[in-house]
Amino acid sequence: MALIPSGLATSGLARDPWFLTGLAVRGLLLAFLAPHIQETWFVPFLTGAIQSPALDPWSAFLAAGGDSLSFPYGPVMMAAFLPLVLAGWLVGLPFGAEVVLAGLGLRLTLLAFDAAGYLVLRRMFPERGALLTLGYWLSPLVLYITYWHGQIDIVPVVIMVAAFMMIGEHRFREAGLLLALACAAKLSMLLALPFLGIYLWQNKRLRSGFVPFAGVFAGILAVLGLLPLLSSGYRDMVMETPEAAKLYWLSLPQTDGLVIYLAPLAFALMVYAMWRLRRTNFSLLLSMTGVSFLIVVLMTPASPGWYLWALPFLIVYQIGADRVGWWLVALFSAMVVPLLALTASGPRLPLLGADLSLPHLLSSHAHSVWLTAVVAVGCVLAIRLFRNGIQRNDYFRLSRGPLAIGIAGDSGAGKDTLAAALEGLFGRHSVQHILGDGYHKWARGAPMWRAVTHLNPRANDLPRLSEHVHATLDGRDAVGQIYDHHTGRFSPPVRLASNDVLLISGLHTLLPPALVERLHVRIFLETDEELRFFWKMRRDVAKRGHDPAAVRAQMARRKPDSDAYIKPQMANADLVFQVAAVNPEHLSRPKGDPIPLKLRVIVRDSLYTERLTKALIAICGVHLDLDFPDEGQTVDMTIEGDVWAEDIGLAAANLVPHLDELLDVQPHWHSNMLGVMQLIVLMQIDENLRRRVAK
Ligand SMILES: Nc1ncnc2c1ncn2[C@@H]1O[C@H](COP(=O)(O)OP(=O)(O)OP(=O)(O)O)[C@@H](O)[C@H]1O
Ligand SMILES: O=C(CO)[C@H](O)[C@H](O)COP(=O)(O)O
Repeated sequence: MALIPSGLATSGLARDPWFLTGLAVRGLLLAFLAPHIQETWFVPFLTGAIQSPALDPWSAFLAAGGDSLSFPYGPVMMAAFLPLVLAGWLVGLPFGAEVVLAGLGLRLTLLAFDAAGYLVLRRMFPERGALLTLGYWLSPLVLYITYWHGQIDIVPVVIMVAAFMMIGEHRFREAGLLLALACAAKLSMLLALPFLGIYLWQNKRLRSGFVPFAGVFAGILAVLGLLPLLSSGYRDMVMETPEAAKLYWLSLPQTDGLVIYLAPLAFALMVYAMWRLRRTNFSLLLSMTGVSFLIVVLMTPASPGWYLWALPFLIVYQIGADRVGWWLVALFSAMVVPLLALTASGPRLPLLGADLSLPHLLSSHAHSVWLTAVVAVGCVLAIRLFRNGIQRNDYFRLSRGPLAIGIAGDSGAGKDTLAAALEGLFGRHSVQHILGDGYHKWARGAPMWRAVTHLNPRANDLPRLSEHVHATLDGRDAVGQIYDHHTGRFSPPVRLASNDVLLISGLHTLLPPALVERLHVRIFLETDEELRFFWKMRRDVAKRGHDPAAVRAQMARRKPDSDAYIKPQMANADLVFQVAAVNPEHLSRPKGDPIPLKLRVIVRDSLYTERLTKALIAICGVHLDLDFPDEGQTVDMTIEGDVWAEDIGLAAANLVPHLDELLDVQPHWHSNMLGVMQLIVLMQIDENLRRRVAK
């Protein structure tokens, strides 16, 4: 069926005993059990629609004396069930077994959606296939609700989960379509909408997906959700059901007969919490949606089907949780089944003519105690889900403030080139780049430049630079200025808005302690002097309009300050990059010819170098020399070779797969040494953030 995602590794399932067990149990249940609610409500409505086809099946059903409680679902639910119910009806007709086989068709549809749900989850978490088989495919709650009690909520729930999968795959239109279909199947799925909307809106890297998602969602729902409202039968059967009123069941009495509805209030607070988190990752989106569904279920006299709404999110938590988390979800499922089974209707066993509905064995007091225990475990789960989501999100410090990366080095060392390459990874929309040149104290030609060079810290307003970095890191805007290298003057004041990633590049970025201590990653470029001279000369003459002799003289004059103020910053760096020409003779090649580069990287006290070197050799095919100058504390690597941008992207996907939440939807990877530098900076970000969180 259409919902089953293509490209799934399903081949192993045919030999998986747990999967086959789950399938066999389902097969037996659906073949031999005929749940009461299906026989009393769903099958009569669907077969009625088959026998007397009408544009408005709800009104037609009521006019024919049907029970208004029969099918409180929208057109998508009908469309989902009709093909197999119709097939069963037609096959059974010659034998007088049309109603029985229509019921079987309904249950086969449930099986198809149930299996699709399992496959969707496997596609979302491919590395957790075995756990999903235990957590989802063998879940007593799924089996009880869908095949014993016979509720059909699995259909909208699976379509909704598929919408989440599409969001995770950045297929925003498809996500909008699926969520609209889920809502048109069962309106309660609308509860997921605010979380998906906020997630897309708050993440700048995904914001471009907001409009396609919302547009398709609104368009499809307008047609499928609003058109049926013209039918009075639909309004009676779907919109004004006693089910919907359950949302308002728990309330706080006020004066004059007014009440405060607690479940909607709690839900609204969850939406607000999601909004306040500023930036969320996919894992947190799933947690927050799951907690919200769970709250609604726990704060209402929920029908059995409602428990399915929260279940996929609980299972997602379960497969990633520790032992306690795993067993808590299992305990919750196991406790809910008897709670529901002792009150809700069950199935008939037509072969033996037996009714398997369980009698009300418990006194209402005992039942209430059991319900309280279920709510207690549910609350613990909601708290754990929330905490777990926040912690995973907080790993990147995404919700607390921007990620700050500082780059220092001499003029022409390649700071802005590296900053631009990093901006290409995170996406322009997520980056604020603060350039140190904007903090020179004087414009070109000012008399003070005869006394000091630009490399002297006193010639730069470093306290102001630090202040601006502090402000933007704390989420406040700053007002700075840009140094125009053509005119030698400063721009009018410009707003430096806080953003998800702050790149600070300049001659003195790693000098002021107040600035250095706020940086998450510190990089120093110690470009080979010959290459730096070559780069600077080429750029200053071609792009900045300087005279070659003046550039040469300026570099010679700055040398003492470079030694005194620039090079010492290396001591504050996590990473030192030293780029050089593979062959210095290439520097005298004709203009424009690419110059093969080699990269020396000095990394201090890092845990990732072994994984990095393996990936660089195996995936990128570089030549690599390693040295450990101080018994392992520092790693000194020299890397040479041609590297494709695609291979850098592949290596990053292997080495820091979870960092993709920090990167642009389509990050721009560079080839050769600039690409290798991008990769190493990402690994350093990963390591430094891990260590900060661990503290
Ligand atoms: N990794 C690299 N690969 C190829 N060319 C580079 C690289 N880094 C820098 N360059 C070249 O060197 C020139 C100077 O680099 P860039 O402007 O980034 O240096 P900078 O350190 O920001 O200099 P300044 O502080 O003077 O502004 C660039 O115009 C570019 O041509
Ligand atoms: O060194 C620099 C870059 O980091 C200075 O910004 C630059 O040299 C400014 O002076 P001028 O425009 O007169 O060359």
